[in-house]
Amino acid sequence: MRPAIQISKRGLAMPVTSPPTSTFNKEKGSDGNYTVTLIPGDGIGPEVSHAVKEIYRAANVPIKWEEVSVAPLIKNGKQVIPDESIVSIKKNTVALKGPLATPIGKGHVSLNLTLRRTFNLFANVRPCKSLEGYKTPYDNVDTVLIRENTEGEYSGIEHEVVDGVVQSIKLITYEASERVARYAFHHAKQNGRTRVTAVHKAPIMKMSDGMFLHACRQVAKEYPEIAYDEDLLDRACLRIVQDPAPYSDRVMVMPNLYGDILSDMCAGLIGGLGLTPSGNIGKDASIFEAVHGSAPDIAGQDKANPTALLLSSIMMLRHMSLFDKASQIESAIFKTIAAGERTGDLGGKLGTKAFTEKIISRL
Ligand SMILES: NC(=O)C1=CN([C@@H]2O[C@H](COP(=O)(O)OP(=O)(O)OC[C@H]3O[C@@H](n4cnc5c(N)ncnc54)[C@H](O)[C@@H]3O)[C@@H](O)[C@H]2O)C=CC1
Ligand SMILES: O=C(O)CCC(=O)C(=O)O
Repeated sequence: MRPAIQISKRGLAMPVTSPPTSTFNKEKGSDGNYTVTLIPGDGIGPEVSHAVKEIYRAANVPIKWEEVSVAPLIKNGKQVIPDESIVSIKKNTVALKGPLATPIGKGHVSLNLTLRRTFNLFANVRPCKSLEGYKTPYDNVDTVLIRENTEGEYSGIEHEVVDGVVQSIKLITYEASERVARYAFHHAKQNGRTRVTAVHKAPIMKMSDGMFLHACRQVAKEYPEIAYDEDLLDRACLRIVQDPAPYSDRVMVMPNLYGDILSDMCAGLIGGLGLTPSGNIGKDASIFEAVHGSAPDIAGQDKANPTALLLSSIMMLRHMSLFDKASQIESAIFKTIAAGERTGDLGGKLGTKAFTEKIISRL
């Protein structure tokens, strides 16, 4: 099928980028630990970050946390992230981040998006798998969603054309589309998934999503062993909630906003945002964070489920090749939940601290 639009010559002539794998090749420090940047974040962020620190201490994970804040500062009249945090992430190349709140309709720009753009974290990997021992109407969810993470609807280019008329630009480049598509195929291959599905709304957004699809189709030719297909975003939502099972063989790749929404929807199928992790992957740095936000409605009340940030940190441990520690902690979390020892979001009675203690007792 031909792309819905004519791709510019420059787009087609764009050189194929090298496989966009992010490598972690840091040495341990003289104390035997890796240094990892920790951004505790806002709202429930400090509570769930504390749970990770406690569990890591108990499991003797060889990580020393370098804790930094990304609260914005004014520099030359512009809001910027403090240099200290940028330097720390650049140096350590891995960070674990709690959620950062963004004011609605005014105030500072999203610091989450700023970090993703600053470090060119081009792929946001969001796995979502049913937990054994925690029953929901769906016990067969096993999706992996890869979201373009630097542009699209989240480019932050907005202006008022005339009074009462505003424009938000959905910026899609061939380069970023091709890069995330290649990462999706690479991820599928590495993780035994046999299909990549590009999720889009190209009948409507013919040029932007059309080019995204074109990039996916081009990259698909480099991976003949991986099947490739395409699905409309709305149809994909419908199919996943009707029967998520067919999605367990594949990776879904999509523009930024679609990935944001679809990953929350998938989280809902397995028990909510307290459970789903993510990794923001770049070439020179990667930042791991939960899919959820700062949950101001439960902040400071010992109600937050730390599982999502813990599972994000487990993605981080595997990224750092600390496989044994990853499996040890993951197994303790899953056993705790399966034993019915759960936080309130999963219908349990435990607070964040008591749940953390239960996990520690199973390490
Ligand atoms: N990556 C990030 O740092 C993200 C930040 N945000 C920001 O977070 C703030 C709050 O956003 P909301 O729309 O309220 O979304 P949210 O994800 O913070 O909360 C949505 C619902 O899920 C619940 N929830 C979330 N995480 C939970 C956990 N770990 N345990 C138990 N329940 C949990 C909350 O209590 C709330 O009812 C906003 O300022 C938003 O911009 C939102 C999404 C991602
Ligand atoms: O930056 C924010 O406040 C929200 C970001 C978000 O929902 C996400 O992209 O994960």
